[in-house]
Amino acid sequence: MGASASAINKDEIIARELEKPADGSDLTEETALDEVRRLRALLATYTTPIVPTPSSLAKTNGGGGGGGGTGGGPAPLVVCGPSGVGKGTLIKELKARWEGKFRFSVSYTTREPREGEENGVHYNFVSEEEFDKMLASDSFLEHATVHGNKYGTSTDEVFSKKTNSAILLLDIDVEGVKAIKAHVSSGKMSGAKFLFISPLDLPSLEARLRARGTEDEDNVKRRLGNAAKEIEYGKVDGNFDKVVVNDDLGKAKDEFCGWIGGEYQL
Ligand SMILES: Nc1ncnc2c1ncn2[C@@H]1O[C@H](COP(=O)(O)OP(=O)(O)OP(=O)(O)O)[C@@H](O)[C@H]1O
Repeated sequence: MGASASAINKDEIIARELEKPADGSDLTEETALDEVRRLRALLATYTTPIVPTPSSLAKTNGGGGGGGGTGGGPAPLVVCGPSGVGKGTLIKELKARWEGKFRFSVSYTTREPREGEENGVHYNFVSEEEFDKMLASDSFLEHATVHGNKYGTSTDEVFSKKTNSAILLLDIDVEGVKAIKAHVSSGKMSGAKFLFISPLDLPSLEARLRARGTEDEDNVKRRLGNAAKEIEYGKVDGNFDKVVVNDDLGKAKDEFCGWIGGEYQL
């Protein structure tokens, strides 16, 4: 923790955000001003601790450990949170506590592997061309472009018979969460449990991302710009069944594993 708010250039974040059309439509002066107001309000909260809304949390699944998932298996567990918040760290702990109980959905991505990442284990690393071919053949249940790279969850992976015994774990971004929710609403998937991991505040997320040492300066800034929007979505009542603030790692591990253990009766 401890990076100062000035470590992020607010004007740069606003300028970058304004390059993107609001709501997918062309940016007009009016929508641009709305966006500037929204971002100013967001950035004003930059150093404000992020408080989860525990009661909030509408059930988006049938509850309990059994049923509601893919092919009659347990409901998939969807874990979401900004880059660097500690998703991988907490998921590793979960797998260690309940060996063999979870099956990790290996996403496809066009990003370069980080040191130590294995193809087929951490991600399926594919070229832009391969990704686009999969997209064209409707192979993805959800996909998104995040931080300039494409990510997707293959439909086969989620609906595979193998998910019957193990709990399928999806580590996906906010756009992916929205897509999965749409599949649950439409009945394509019969249920999922949604968990959001939040940092205490943006400076501590920034410090963590920098300390990990995997991103260059541009990437750190891009990830922090996205994080503000993701956290905004994560805090909305009912968007997630559970929010875990990953500040003290030991406490976060216990809360993360404790909630999941309770939900799936492990
Ligand atoms: N509570 C914590 N306190 C301090 N450091 C932490 C904590 N949780 C995780 N970390 C460290 O923060 C860094 C980011 O964690 P991790 O790689 O698990 O994040 P992530 O959410 O999976 O990121 P990405 O989405 O970019 O893959 C790692 O170096 C990890 O060791």
